[in-house]
Amino acid sequence: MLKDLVKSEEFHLCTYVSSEDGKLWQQCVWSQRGKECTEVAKHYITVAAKPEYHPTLLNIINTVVYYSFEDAYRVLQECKECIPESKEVLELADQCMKNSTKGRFPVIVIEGLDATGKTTLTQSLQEILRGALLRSPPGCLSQWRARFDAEPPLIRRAFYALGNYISACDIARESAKSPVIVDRYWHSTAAYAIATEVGGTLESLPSSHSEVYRWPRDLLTPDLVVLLTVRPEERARRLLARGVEKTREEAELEANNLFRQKVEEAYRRIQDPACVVIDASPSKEEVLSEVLLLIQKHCNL
Ligand SMILES: Nc1ncnc2c1ncn2[C@@H]1O[C@H](COP(=O)(O)OP(=O)(O)O)[C@@H](O)[C@H]1O
Ligand SMILES: Nc1ccn([C@H]2C[C@H](O)[C@@H](COP(=O)(O)OP(=O)(O)O)O2)c(=O)n1
Repeated sequence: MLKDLVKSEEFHLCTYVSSEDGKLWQQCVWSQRGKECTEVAKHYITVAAKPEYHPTLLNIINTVVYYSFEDAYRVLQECKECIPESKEVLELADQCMKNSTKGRFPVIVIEGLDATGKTTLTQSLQEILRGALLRSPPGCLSQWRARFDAEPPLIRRAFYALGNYISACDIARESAKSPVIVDRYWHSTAAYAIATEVGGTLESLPSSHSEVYRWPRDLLTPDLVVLLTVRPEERARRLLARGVEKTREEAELEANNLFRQKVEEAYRRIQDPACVVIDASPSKEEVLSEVLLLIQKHCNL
């Protein structure tokens, strides 16, 4: 490669000289043209303070985590030509009222990794509280989920973000009539997106107070978010007992314990509303009564 460079008519070369204490470096930029080599610039280089934001943060805000209806909507709008299904998702989004207002009944969101017991718990809660059971993404988007799952994160996550706004309309409507239980919502959308985007270990996650964990201002806020956590061995046992085909992401989650930890840690860091963490490893009955106590405490039920 160097040989090719030397053969080319003109190229630039940099040389570096360090100060005695190693804190300052002098960079000389040379230009070689034919046989002539001249110094064209001189710079001083020093160690800069650690940037306020980790570089990965710039790859998260509004590229995989969206903080407003408009931002997610715009992404799918730009995909209309190459992904025709976007039009149908946008039409559904158009029908939903923005800034849906919650009714007088409590809205309780249940979050957690796959096989932590969300389906089991949400069904029991629906029966006991005589509430409505909703999920995000809502059923009306199921037919396009696989299509968007195959797209790059920018598009895939915008689909899930819009799904939350569409669910929010149903939540608003139902919470005027009865308590509402929601299986996954914005915590899932943000936590999976952040954990996928951030490479490395748990330490690479944006710090706890980072703005990536903030709740979108225009999205209906639930009264209570419960995060179900299960010991890895118990979760593996449940997945196996269930015997269903694992999604690609779930297979990845199992293979990649670190990714699983990052998703869970991102869940815990999301604020306003933060989630209340429950150990869901005990029996179904024990988990249910613990969550019912929480609901009584937080939602005056
Ligand atoms: N508390 C529990 N103790 C033991 N097994 C459970 C418990 N909660 C759920 N399960 C079982 O674990 C499996 C996964 O539960 P499920 O509710 O489908 O989880 P998710 O909806 O989070 O994927 C199911 O077979 C379910 O019967
Ligand atoms: N509200 C939601 C729900 C799911 N997601 C994304 C996050 C993950 O990529 C997957 C997890 O979905 P998965 O199929 O494992 O979940 P269920 O078993 O359907 O509950 O979906 C989301 O971004 N927002």
